[in-house]
Amino acid sequence: MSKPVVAIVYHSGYGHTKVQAEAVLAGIKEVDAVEGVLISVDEVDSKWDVLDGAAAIIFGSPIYMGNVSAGFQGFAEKSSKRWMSLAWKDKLAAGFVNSGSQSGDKLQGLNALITLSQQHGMIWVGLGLHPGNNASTASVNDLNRLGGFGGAFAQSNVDQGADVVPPEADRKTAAHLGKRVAEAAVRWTKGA
Ligand SMILES: Cc1cc2nc3c(=O)[nH]c(=O)nc-3n(C[C@H](O)[C@H](O)[C@H](O)COP(=O)(O)O)c2cc1C
Repeated sequence: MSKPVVAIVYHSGYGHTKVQAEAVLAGIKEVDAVEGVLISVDEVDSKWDVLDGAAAIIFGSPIYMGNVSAGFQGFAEKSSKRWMSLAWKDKLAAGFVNSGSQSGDKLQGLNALITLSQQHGMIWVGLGLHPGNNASTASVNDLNRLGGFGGAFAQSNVDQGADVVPPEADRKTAAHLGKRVAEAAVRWTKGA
């Protein structure tokens, strides 16, 4: 029997969210019982069958003008064909966003991802971590340093390339989300 697929669909204009997506994939790959697949929105037209067959889909976008990017939203609109027949109903879903500012209105973008999943009738999996970096003894190197609950947050300084940012703490937070969704997918598909 083939392994359940955990797919990531992401947009990245300048590579930073791609790095975050790759970190999510690394977390998925820690779970042998699933197969992780990374899909850029730029190639999604040849990958709908992968998404249709996936047990879980993790959505990822940079924050552009306080919301998901047009590139991501283009994918979301194309997915309306799946919405017509509720083809993704009861798949697991999760999400991650990346912005230049510490806040950058990331939650607005994450809420767009959550709403997309709920329009499709999917089951949202949050981050499942306490916030880091919120006490005098805490550090910017903490896991979940940006304190997200609904998904994985990352922040990439706007004057640095994707080889440097988002920083390690955010990559580890992204990997945590990938692993969590992969483990949930194993439980969710047991006996299915
Ligand atoms: C058109 C545009 C709009 C942006 N709007 C925001 C914003 O509203 N908030 C923010 O914090 N960063 C904003 N940024 C910065 C990006 O979120 C940041 O550079 C991010 O790392 C880009 O990810 P990418 O390289 O995957 O495209 C914006 C960048 C662009 C190009």
